[in-house]
Amino acid sequence: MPAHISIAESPDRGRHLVADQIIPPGETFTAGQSLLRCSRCRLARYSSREAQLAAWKNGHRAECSALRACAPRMPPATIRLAGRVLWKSQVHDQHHEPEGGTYEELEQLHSHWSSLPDDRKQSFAQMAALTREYMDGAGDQAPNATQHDVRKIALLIARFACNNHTICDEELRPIGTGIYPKAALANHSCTPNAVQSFRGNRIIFRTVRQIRMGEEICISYLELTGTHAERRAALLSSYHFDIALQGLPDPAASLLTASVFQGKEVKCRIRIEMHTTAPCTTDETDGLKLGLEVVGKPLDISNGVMASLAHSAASTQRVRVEESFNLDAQDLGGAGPEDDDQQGSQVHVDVWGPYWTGGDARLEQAKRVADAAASLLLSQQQAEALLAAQDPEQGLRVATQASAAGALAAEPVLGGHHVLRMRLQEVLLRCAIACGAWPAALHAARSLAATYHLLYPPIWPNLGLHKAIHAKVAMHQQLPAEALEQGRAALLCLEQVQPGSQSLREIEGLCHQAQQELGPF
Ligand SMILES: C[S@@+](CC[C@H](N)C(=O)[O-])C[C@H]1O[C@@H](n2cnc3c(N)ncnc32)[C@H](O)[C@@H]1O
Repeated sequence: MPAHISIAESPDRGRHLVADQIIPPGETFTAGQSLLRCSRCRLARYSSREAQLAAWKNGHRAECSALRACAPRMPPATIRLAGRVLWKSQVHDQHHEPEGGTYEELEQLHSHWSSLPDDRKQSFAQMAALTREYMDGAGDQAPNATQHDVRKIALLIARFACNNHTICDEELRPIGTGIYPKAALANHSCTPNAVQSFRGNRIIFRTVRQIRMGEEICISYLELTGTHAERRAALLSSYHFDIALQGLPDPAASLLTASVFQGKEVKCRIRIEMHTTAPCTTDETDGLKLGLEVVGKPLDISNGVMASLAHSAASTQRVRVEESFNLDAQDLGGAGPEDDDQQGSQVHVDVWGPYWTGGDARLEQAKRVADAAASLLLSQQQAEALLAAQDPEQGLRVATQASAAGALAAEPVLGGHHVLRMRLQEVLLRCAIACGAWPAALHAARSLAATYHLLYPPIWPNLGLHKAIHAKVAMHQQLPAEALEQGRAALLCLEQVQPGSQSLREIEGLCHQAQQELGPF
C-alpha cells in the first residue's frame, strides 16, 4: 500500500482503505500488478522476456501443459484464472512478494459462502470440479489432491465473484478479469472518490476529487448510470451488502426514491427513481406524501420542485421511472451546497410513491407512463439486436423513430433525461457512428451529454470518453468550435483519469486541428 493510505476495519464495511493525509484530485496510486490475470487470449502474453521467464517459474509451466492438453478447446476465463492462482500458490519465492498481493492475502478476502443461495454454491462447486479436471491435464505438474480439493477451489471461485476486477482497455471495453488481493480492499460507493484503470495487468487507482484525511477511499463496483434499483440488486446479489441501508430512510416509512447530486458546476442535481411498493399512507392534499431526507437532514423542497416530483412520480408495478433534474440551491433549503464537504458528492434521497393507489386519474397517468416506457425499452432492445447483427442502418432507423415519437408527443410522458431515453440515445449514437450518419450522431451526442452531466461525477472516465466522442462527431460535421469546446472538456477529464492514454493524444491532435480551422481569432 502507498505510504499515505492505510487499511482500516469496521463491523459493517469490513476492511477498507483510508487516506492518512489530504489527497488531491488526480493523484494516482497503484494497488499492484495482478497476482494473477486472465487475459482471455489464446496464449499468455508478456511484456518482456524477463516477465515471460518469471511467469514460467510462477506456474505458467503447468498452465501451458494443461492448456495444450485441452486444446483446441479453451477453458472459461474463471477456470483459467482459478488454475493460475492455484499453480502460482504452489510456488513460494521467498525473495519476491507479488506486488498485487499474496495467496494468503487472497484467502482473507470475503467469499460470502454462508450467505450464498444453494444454486450458486452448486454452480461454484461445478466450476471447481472442472478446474480440477483442467489442472489434472498438466500431468506431472498437476497439484496433489490434498492441496487443491474441490471445496477449496469452490471457495476460491466464490471469492473471485465478489473481489475480481474487470480489466478494461482505454475505451472502457472489458478485456479480461483479474484478482488483486490488495486492490480488492477498496469498498464500493455510488459516489466514489476514486476510480480504477488498467495499464497492462497493473491496476491503478486515481482520486477524482480531493480526499480528506481519515476519509475512506471508495471506488464504484458498477456503472453509475444504472438506476438505484439496478445498483442495489447487483450489489446485493454479487457483493452481499445493501445500499438501501446506507444513509437512506427506511423505505417502508417514505414514499419515492431519488438521489440528489451536488457538484461545483451544477449546484445540485436530483435524480428521481420511482418504485412501486406496498401501498402506504398518503396525505389529504394530493394523495402523495413525500418523505424526503438528505442523509439524515430534513430536505426542504420548494413547491415547484414538488410539482415536478409529483408529475414524474407515476408508476405501475411493472415499470420504474427515473428522471434527473437540475435544482437550484434554494430548492434544497438547509441541504444546500455551501457545505464544502458536500461539494461534488451525491446525496441520496429516498421517496417512495404507490401511485396506483391514487384513484382513476393516477391510474390513467401510470398507464401512459408504462406504455411510453415499454415502447422505449422495446425500441432500444431492437436497435441493440440490429447493431449486434451488423445492421446499424436498421438499428438507427428503429431508434430514431422511437426517439422522434417521444419528442413529438403533445405531452411527453417521460422527461428528456429519463433513463430509458438515455439508453435509447446510447444505442442510437453507436448505430449512427457505425453507419456514418453524422447529423444523427451529433444530435444523440448532445442529448447524452446533458444527461451524463447529471449522472456522473465531473471527473469520470465515461464522461471524458463521451466528450471525446462528441468532439470527434462535431469535427465530422465541420463544427470546429463545438469540437474544440468538447475536446478541451474531454482533455480536462481524461488528463486526470487516463493520463498518457492513446485517447488523450488523439483528442489533443483534434483540438489542435479544430484550433487551426478556427484561425487565430
Ligand atoms: C472487494 S471486497 C472489499 C473489501 C472488504 N471490505 C473486505 O473486508 O475484504 C467487497 C466486499 O466488501 C464489502 N463492502 C464493499 N463495499 C461496501 C459498502 N459500501 N458497504 C458495506 N460493505 C461493503 C462487501 O462485503 C463486499 O462483498
